[in-house]
Amino acid sequence: MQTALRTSLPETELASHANFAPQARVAREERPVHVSGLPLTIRGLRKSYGDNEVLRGIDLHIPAGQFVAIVGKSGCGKSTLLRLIAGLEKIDAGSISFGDAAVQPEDIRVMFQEPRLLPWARVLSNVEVGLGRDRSSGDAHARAEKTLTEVGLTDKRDQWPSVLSGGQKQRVALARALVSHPRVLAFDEPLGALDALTRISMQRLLERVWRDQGFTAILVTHDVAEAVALADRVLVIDEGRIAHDVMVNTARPRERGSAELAALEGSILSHLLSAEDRT
Ligand SMILES: Nc1ncnc2c1ncn2[C@@H]1O[C@H](COP(=O)(O)OP(=O)(O)OP(=O)(O)O)[C@@H](O)[C@H]1O
Repeated sequence: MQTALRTSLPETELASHANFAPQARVAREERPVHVSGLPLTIRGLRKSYGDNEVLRGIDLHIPAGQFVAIVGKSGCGKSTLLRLIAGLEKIDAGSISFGDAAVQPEDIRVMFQEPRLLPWARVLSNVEVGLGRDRSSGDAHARAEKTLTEVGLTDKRDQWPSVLSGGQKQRVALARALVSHPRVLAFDEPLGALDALTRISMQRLLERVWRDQGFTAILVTHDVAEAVALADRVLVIDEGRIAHDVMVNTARPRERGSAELAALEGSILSHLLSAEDRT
């Protein structure tokens, strides 16, 4: 008997990706119950810096609420792609669209490797910064406090950033990104500077908030094990294009280090190494 799919993803969204085969439907039980994310469609995207042609024609559709990881060798253009999606840089050619919705600045948020907290503002105020235009609204404090609770940092609300650990600073940065309830959350190697244990605990937190809030998640990472542990789908960028588009159909919660994930990780790593060998 097939297990019912616990998701509000429209059937058309599910069907629009060839890899959403029946076994993928079973595997996606732990997906967000309420999908708030925006779909993302990229066509013919190109970006150069001077003579350096970084992105040479990216074509991609990400259904609403999907968790996508982007991997590739250093300098292949992962962060560039993320910055273009987030509207932080101008595209040279092609298009990026988010379905039919009129996108507001608060709908798309980015979390970086460095927490980028304001040192002169206490933790709660740092989270409120993420509210953007709504920062002066009457419920700003309450929203920031609720988000701090979601990331497990309620007791740090009145602290200065300087007294927090690296992992706690990243939790504040995550709360700042989440507080406006973004519909697309882009992560640029957010856990890269953390020790192994903190990293695993942050990975679990990222997966939980994604499942609870249902945003579309785009994670740039160097860590292929992290990519297959968290994502529904892993994209490998090489020579300015998407060279591989791999679905991770393993059920959630995922058992890190399982034979299934290790095999997938090995196959993605071999793609990356063959790209490295060509340089
Ligand atoms: N603002 C910029 N001006 C000039 N060149 C840039 C700029 N931003 C990125 N580049 C170049 O574009 C290429 C892609 O950079 P990008 O940071 O996107 O790569 P990446 O895949 O994220 O790398 P890494 O994994 O090392 O972080 C690199 O050659 C980089 O030097």
